[in-house]
Amino acid sequence: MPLDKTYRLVPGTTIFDAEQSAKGYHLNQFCMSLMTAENRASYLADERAYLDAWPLREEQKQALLDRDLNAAMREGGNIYFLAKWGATLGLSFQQMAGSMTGMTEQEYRDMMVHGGRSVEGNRIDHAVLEAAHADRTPPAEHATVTAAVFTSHVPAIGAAIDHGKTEEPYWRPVFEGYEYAKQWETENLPDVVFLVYNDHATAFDQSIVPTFVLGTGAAYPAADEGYGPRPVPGIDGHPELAAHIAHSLIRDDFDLTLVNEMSVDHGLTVPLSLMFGDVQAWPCKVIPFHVNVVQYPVPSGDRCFRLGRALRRAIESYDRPLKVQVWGTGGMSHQLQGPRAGLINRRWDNAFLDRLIEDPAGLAQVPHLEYVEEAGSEGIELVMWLIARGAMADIDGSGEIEVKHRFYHVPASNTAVGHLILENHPRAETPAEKE
Ligand SMILES: O=C(O)c1ccc(O)c(O)c1
Repeated sequence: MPLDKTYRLVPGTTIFDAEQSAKGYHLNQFCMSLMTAENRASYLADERAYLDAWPLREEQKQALLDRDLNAAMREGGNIYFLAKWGATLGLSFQQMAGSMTGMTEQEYRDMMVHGGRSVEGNRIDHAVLEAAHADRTPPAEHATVTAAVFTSHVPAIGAAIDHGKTEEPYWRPVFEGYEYAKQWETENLPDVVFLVYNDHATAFDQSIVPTFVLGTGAAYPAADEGYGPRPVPGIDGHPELAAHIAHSLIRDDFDLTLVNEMSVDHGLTVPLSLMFGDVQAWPCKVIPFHVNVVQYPVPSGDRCFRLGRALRRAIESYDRPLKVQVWGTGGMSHQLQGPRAGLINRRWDNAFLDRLIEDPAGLAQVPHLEYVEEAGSEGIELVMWLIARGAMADIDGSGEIEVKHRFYHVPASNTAVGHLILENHPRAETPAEKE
């Protein structure tokens, strides 16, 4: 058992973590469907038929048909979701909780009236806990961060690809800057890309404004941003690695929003097209990571940089030999609004690239105001590049980086295009250490 999941040793208790959540996703979503009177009526009219319309495992369906909440919890159900199902059957929380204890309803009620279950005799077996603490052997194999890729994600670039304009004089110099990248990717194909981007009022509108969103789902369709969805392949996620990263980052005090279902906009699909070209299927899995840079306050460069460091530890503690690239996208200088629209600052952008390579910790101290003043209101997207940079081996001293490619061009639509590939060359085969 991983040391940081010792909560599994608490007897008679199922902790609902990202792993359980993935296991019980459809079961819990089925429960949510019972929040309308109409659906409750059709469930009660024919439970089996209603359950069969959901992509549930047979064990999950049987648990509900047997009214066996312990089995439903083992199958990934969570009590607050299952309570919607219980309410549909007319059960109270007390009846539901009692049904899991092996007691009759009356016995359970009497126990509660007499002060509830005692913690005595219901604690962790401390010999087992100590054995878990003593066993600190690092995993025999682990995932590695092989490289960081940085690129703008201008939607007009996607439109130029989709409408066959890449050879036009306006676009040719932009796409030439990515020829190296496509070749490099064929030679250095990762298993997973952890893709840092910002959603542009697509999956997240003003009803919810999360700062950091980690995609823990299995698949993400390309969004319709008003011009129809881009004709690109669907994106496959990596739920297991994403769940591990969620666990590690939240334990490192980065409060993430976990999203299992969302569409992804140009912020994510344009970098994929630039790096992999016009393909029938993306050649690897993608874990989307959205950063709010639309509504202030947005996270600081320093917070992003520290998140990148924590991300590296998270990836390198995953016990499968996966090659993972971390991509930072958005930028470079651009302003899409107001009388200052069209602002481009070549000097500042190139100094940003220099410092990103040579002095990322110093660059992380640059305040928001400087991004907005020097790189335009949408230039703030560049804070996201610091997440990818923070995940590199030179930051924690475990290795070195190599600049494989650097490119800068003005303009693509309203934007300065920047692109950088940094390879990771760790010194040892051991995972990145916890600080
Ligand atoms: O330059 C542009 O047209 C443009 C539009 C939308 C974006 O999100 C962006 O980064 C650039």
